[in-house]
Amino acid sequence: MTSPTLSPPSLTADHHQPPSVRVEQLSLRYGRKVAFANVDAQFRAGQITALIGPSGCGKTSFLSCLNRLHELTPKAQLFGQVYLNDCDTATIPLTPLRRQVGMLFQKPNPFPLSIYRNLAFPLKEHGICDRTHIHHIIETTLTDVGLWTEVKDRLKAPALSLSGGQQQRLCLARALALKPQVLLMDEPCSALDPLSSEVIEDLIVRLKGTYTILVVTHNLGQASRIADDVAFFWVQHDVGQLIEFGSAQEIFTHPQDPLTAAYVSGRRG
Ligand SMILES: Nc1ncnc2c1ncn2[C@@H]1O[C@H](COP(=O)(O)OP(=O)(O)OP(=O)(O)O)[C@@H](O)[C@H]1O
Repeated sequence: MTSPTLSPPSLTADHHQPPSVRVEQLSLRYGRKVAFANVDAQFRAGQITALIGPSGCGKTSFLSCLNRLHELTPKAQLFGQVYLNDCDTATIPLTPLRRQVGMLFQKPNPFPLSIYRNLAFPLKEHGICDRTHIHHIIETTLTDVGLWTEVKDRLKAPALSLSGGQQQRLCLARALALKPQVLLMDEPCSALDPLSSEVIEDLIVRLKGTYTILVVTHNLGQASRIADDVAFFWVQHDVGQLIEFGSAQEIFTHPQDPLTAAYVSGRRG
């Protein structure tokens, strides 16, 4: 019996236990604009947390603070602390931090290079230069995202010649190749057709346990299908706020805050 394309054999990283992610009194401003303020939360190790809420409530900005991607925006100012387990991320040099905390964006963003070099390039940047080792990682991660059989005969083809869904799986493989412990995903399915979206969603669920995953999604159905925990953001007085945090079960069936109840029932937002 042949194994289905979407039964990846490993999806394992070289670490035993991914860290929890904790933020304390976290706020971000862009000049005078406060994107979100005073967020306290703990994202459980190895679990999937969905970040939900209406447009502009600070979800993407929040995600960007966790691997200090916000530092690429010159006027962004961060207040408060982010911890991986008990390690303050402000004390971790950027290169190892970004290696430890990988990111997948809304729109697939492969480099304008071959499929092979999309994975080989970041590995070399992070000091992995042995060709056999690189090839092994590439084959393993492409297998893990169900792409190896589709591309193994065209590894030198441009990554941009792949379909949108394949490009997103390549980007996920690129993130996994660096053996992160935390994965941040910003609406990873929203630019994809329903079938490709289902493939990515399925992969996210398979990554659970091995990685601590935070995923921004506007798709409440998706959040309820894949998330263990849910963080609900809302804009109050023009500032993003974390209104409620709880298990997906609690948030979708017994939300405590009337705003959460209105949002998850589709009455607001
Ligand atoms: N570089 C920036 N400079 C100034 N303001 C910004 C910048 N990036 C985001 N903002 C503002 O910060 C607030 C939060 O934006 P953010 O993109 O984080 O929200 P979001 O919840 O992810 O929205 P969406 O769901 O539409 O992606 C918004 O008011 C936005 O206009």
